[in-house]
Amino acid sequence: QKMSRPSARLRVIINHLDRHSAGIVSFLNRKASFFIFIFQFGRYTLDNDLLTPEQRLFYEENGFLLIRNLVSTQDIDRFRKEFERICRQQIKVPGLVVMRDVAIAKSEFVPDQRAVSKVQDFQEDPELFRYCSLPKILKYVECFIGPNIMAMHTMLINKPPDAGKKTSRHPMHQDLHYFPFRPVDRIVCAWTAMETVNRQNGCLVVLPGSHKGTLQEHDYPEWEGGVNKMYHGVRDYDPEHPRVHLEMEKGDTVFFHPLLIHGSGMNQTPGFRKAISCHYASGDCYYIDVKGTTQENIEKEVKEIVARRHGVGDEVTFKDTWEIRGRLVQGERISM
Ligand SMILES: CCCC(=O)SCCNC(=O)CCNC(=O)[C@H](O)C(C)(C)COP(=O)(O)OP(=O)(O)OC[C@H]1O[C@@H](n2cnc3c(N)ncnc32)[C@H](O)[C@@H]1OP(=O)(O)O
Ligand SMILES: Nc1ncnc2c1ncn2[C@@H]1O[C@H](COP(=O)(O)OP(=O)(O)OP(=O)(O)O)[C@@H](O)[C@H]1O
Ligand SMILES: O=C(O)CCC(=O)C(=O)O
Ligand SMILES: [Fe+2]
Ligand SMILES: [Mg+2]
Repeated sequence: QKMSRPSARLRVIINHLDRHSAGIVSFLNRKASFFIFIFQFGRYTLDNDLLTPEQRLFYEENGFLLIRNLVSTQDIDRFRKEFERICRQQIKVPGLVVMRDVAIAKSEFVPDQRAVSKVQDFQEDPELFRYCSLPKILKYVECFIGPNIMAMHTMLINKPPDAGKKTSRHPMHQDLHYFPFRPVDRIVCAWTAMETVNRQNGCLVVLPGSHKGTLQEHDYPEWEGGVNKMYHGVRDYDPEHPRVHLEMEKGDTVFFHPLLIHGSGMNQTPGFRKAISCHYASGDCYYIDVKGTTQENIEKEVKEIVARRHGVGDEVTFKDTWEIRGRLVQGERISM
């Protein structure tokens, strides 16, 4: 996979040194040696004119970058209206997966309640899919994965008020677990808060720097109150690892690496906590066979759901499910 050559990287660093010497000096003074700095610069980010050296270094070191106030209130209000039309079944979107919280889906007492905890795969809804093509978002995405951009996975998450069993939590996980494509550093998620998200309503929680590790084994957490379908978690992550709660305001957007360990807490408020997200991959990524890897368990579950929903058998592969959903949003679709 193309990465900037050391000489090119060095040139950029020198340019940046000229332009931003104050910032560079301040973080050089902090701790990292200059050589470590040069070595790591450019593994997770690409040369670009948008990110400041500080922002690049932050992503390199932490595996995420939070950009405040990126998506406009007008856009978010439109996404919200479209989501409500979907909930009210005023429109039907081909391929859309509508998910209810397990506490509601499995309850005998409220069979009629249709509270939607998430819609997934909205690539055929032009209004929601506008999110994935917003130039403001793509400009940042390009810094991480380059100019050929595929929108691979789309979600609008409507974390419900917890029904009392803590099922509104999302266990700590790495998104790469779900993806049979590589290379890992040419995948990035954009996640935008559609309203204030904080610890009360279940903001994202991340383990900074965990993107430098490898893909961990994932499975269902052993939670008494139950766990949502496909919400696998990392089996044992270091409980001593620092955790950061990403409290965000409407329109704030976090970009994060697919190996970053993250999750979200219980929603202890009466409101539905909304966020919209898209996972992007470079158009020159390639598919892998997950047979014999830790991803075999999710492949099996995905194939079972596809089989039940579409009445097909083994002829539809894990790769097919991604190839069908992926949409080019910029540049060229080369090998995806
Ligand atoms: C980077 C990516 C990270 C991630 O994507 S993490 C999360 C991944 N999650 C997903 O992909 C969402 C998957 N969900 C779905 O596909 C659907 O919601 C799901 C679970 C198949 C249910 O959809 P439908 O078939 O339309 O629903 P249904 O009411 O007919 O129920 C069928 C059976 O499923 C059960 N169910 C529904 N929602 C559930 C939930 N949230 N958790 C656990 N089980 C659930 C439901 O009880 C029913 O089971 P049974 O057949 O009665 O035993
Ligand atoms: N079927 C549904 N499942 C899940 N959430 C839904 C559904 N229909 C609407 N919502 C969302 O649930 C929340 C409460 O719905 P309600 O109809 O009370 O909206 P509202 O009162 O107009 O909005 P707000 O709660 O922001 O004042 C809203 O955030 C709405 O987007
Ligand atoms: O919005 C959230 O709670 C996090 C969702 C998430 O990480 C995911 O679906 O992969
Ligand atoms: Fe995730
Ligand atoms: Mg209301």
